[in-house]
Amino acid sequence: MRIGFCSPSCLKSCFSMPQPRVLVLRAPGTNCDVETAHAFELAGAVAERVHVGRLMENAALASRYQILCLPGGFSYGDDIAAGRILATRMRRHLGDLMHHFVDSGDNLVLGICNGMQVLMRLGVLTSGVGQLQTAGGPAESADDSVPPATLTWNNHGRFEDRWVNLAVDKTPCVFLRDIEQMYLPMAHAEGKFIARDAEVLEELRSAGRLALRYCEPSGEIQSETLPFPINPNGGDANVAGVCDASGRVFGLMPHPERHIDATQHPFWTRRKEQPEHGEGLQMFRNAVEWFA
Ligand SMILES: NC(=O)CC[C@H](N)C(=O)O
Repeated sequence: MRIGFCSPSCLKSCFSMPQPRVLVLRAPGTNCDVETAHAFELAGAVAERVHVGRLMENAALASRYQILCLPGGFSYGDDIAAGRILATRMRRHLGDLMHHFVDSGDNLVLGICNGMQVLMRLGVLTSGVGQLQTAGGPAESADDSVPPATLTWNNHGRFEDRWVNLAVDKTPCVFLRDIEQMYLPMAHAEGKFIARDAEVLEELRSAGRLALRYCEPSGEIQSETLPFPINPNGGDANVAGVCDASGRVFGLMPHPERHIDATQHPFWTRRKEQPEHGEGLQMFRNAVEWFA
């Protein structure tokens, strides 16, 4: 527990709540692991940064943790496609680890930016959608070669790094409880969410799994794909974050760990009243409170 930077209310929550343990997974090219671990600690968790190589040597390490977090960065240099190599290594070598976090009824998984890209490539954010019901038989994938949804290059083909407005839909997502809107930084090149077809999009939407969406500063979302720069990448339905059916597994492209302190807000010196914390901190608190 890091108490050096805590406010009185934060200290109170640190001492009164059980402290979940967070595994912040590092890989070559990860660059947001320190800030992400700090955000979890500020929210009252115990966070440890663990290299993927250490887990491949000893996958049983996972049983020490209740939350898996894949932080942002450029894992394996974004080679082939962002998140592809880390996802492939995890699928090949860390099946039990994913089972421990995704399939247990209590544990949580959070993927931030590059972490969301990994979760999308693993298929855990779109699991259960895009299935065909065969007569009398089990559900089959409509087309195994095409995933239900993916993240691809921003419409303008460049890395985009700035702040965005986000609105929370009615959703089972544990991390977004009691949050309606957030103002967070984004920083990605491959963040455009596209669904395979309209049915997949509708299936995700009706289950509340398109949990976080780019919106206008007022919080409104007036069209299916808002124009640039409101929607920074041109993704379907303005999607910025997706959760699984249980709400315990969540991936988002913006960076909540970069707005945990009020002074990280770009206009903080011009505000009349300072909020106690940045708008991203509640996501980490919600994760800690899940275990209370
Ligand atoms: N901030 C990040 O995690 C970057 C994600 C990824 N490397 C991209 O550019 O799309």
